[in-house]
Amino acid sequence: MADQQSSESPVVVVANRLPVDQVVAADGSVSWTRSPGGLVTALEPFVAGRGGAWVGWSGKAGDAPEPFESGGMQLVPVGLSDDDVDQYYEGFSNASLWPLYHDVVEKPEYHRAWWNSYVQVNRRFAEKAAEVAAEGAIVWVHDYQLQLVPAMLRQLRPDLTIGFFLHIPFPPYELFTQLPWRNAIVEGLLGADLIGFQMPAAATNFVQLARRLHDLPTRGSTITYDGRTITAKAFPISIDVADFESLARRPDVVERAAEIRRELGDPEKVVLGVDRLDYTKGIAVRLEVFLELLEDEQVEAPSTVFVQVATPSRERVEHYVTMRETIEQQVGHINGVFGSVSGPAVHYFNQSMPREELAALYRAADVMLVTPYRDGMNLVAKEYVAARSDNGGTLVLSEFAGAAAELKQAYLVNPHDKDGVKKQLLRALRADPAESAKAMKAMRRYLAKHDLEHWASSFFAALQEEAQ
Ligand SMILES: O=P(O)(O)OC[C@H]1O[C@H](O[C@H]2O[C@H](CO)[C@@H](O)[C@H](O)[C@H]2O)[C@H](O)[C@@H](O)[C@@H]1O
Ligand SMILES: O=c1ccn([C@@H]2O[C@H](COP(=O)(O)OP(=O)(O)O)[C@@H](O)[C@H]2O)c(=O)[nH]1
Repeated sequence: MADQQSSESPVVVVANRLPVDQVVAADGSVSWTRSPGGLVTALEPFVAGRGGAWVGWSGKAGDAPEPFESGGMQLVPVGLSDDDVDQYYEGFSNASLWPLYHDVVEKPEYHRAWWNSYVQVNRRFAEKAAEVAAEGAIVWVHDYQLQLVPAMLRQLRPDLTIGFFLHIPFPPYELFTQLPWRNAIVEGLLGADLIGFQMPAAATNFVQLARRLHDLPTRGSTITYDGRTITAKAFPISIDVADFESLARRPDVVERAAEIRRELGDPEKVVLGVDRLDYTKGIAVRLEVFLELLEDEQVEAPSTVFVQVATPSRERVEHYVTMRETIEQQVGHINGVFGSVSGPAVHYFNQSMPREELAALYRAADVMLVTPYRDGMNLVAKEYVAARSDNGGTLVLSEFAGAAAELKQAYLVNPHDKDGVKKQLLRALRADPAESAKAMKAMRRYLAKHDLEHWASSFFAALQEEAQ
């Protein structure tokens, strides 16, 4: 990764995180590793190769390192102090907005100091973006951490075309209006020319909010504000389907999938979950359901095993700490009762896995369990489908994940209804292979046409239209 002076970029992505994380070794040397999470997976191919810049945080508290070049992109770090990490990232972004926007699955906390930090940090991001954007550039701002950036950036650089995409759900009026700073957030977003959401219902929620809260004129998906017309529309995000499929077809990955099954003790059925360790993902529900099925003797261990990858995430936020304890207790209990010397019933990994290993796990799994209470999209569900070029495997998917609107042949579940999840999991485990191959084929056909390129280019085309 070569150091590079900031230069003016025609396309600028602004996101909380850079596509790489800074790692500082004991001897003080600095290196960078690819960040986990759906946003990075989704955007990196879009910016690379277009002479684009990516403004974001390095993932470590401290001063911002100098901009540098990596993978065809100019990476422009924004520094966050320990206090910023505490108040802007862990506080307002992940303990106020995250639970509020995810159906208040956990109770959001509202603190004025967190809000003040959110405003300051958003301003810092807006200033950095204003510095690196070329005259008339397109700037694409991402996600709930940066909702004030569009208006701040417009004030600094009225020549820019500004798009905003929200990767998480957008709540209805009745929930959103809890937020003490609701007006400022709406005004921040209205600085954009185009506001993208994962689902049409989220776009509708936003348009209604602009009308009811701010008394703005709206028509269909457009809002008139400050002499401009702003469009709010759905652009469901996807993955690089061809790339993920070819990874999962690689002989070493296919061999690794077979090896995983051997290492699991050659079970008849492998059930898999892959998530950030987040309370929105419904990991505890899966474990409860699996336990009940073992207790009812409807499944047996170790002929059926459950593998759960739970990647560490936001580890200092209180709700995440307590949730991890609960889940680890559940795993311990299930394995204590139903494990044997030949192996546990639940294989639990609190670690981040490389893409190759995930692809092999997807190919090794008979049933993929994706049960969030609420999720913007859920790229894991799409990766599972992309990985199954053998048309094998079945997908159990929460109806509250954005992906459910697209992967219609999945076994859809309401994660609040444990009996319903049990029933669907059993159906998936006992599915007729010809029927599940038919469902998998249909989902794969859909996904082939609705990939990452489709998402990025349709957002980009709509944004360019706004610019004219
Ligand atoms: O950056 P972190 O705090 O470690 O969190 C990781 C990312 O999580 C969220 O992902 C969302 O975006 C995905 C892609 O659009 C979507 O599939 C998923 O449903 C969302 O939850 C978050 O929105 C990102 O900003 C974080 O970087
Ligand atoms: O150990 C892990 C777990 C997950 N992921 C990736 O993280 C992304 C998770 O995206 P998703 O939309 O499912 O959820 P998010 O974490 O963004 O809420 C997917 O691309 C996964 O392949 C990963 O690289 N390693």
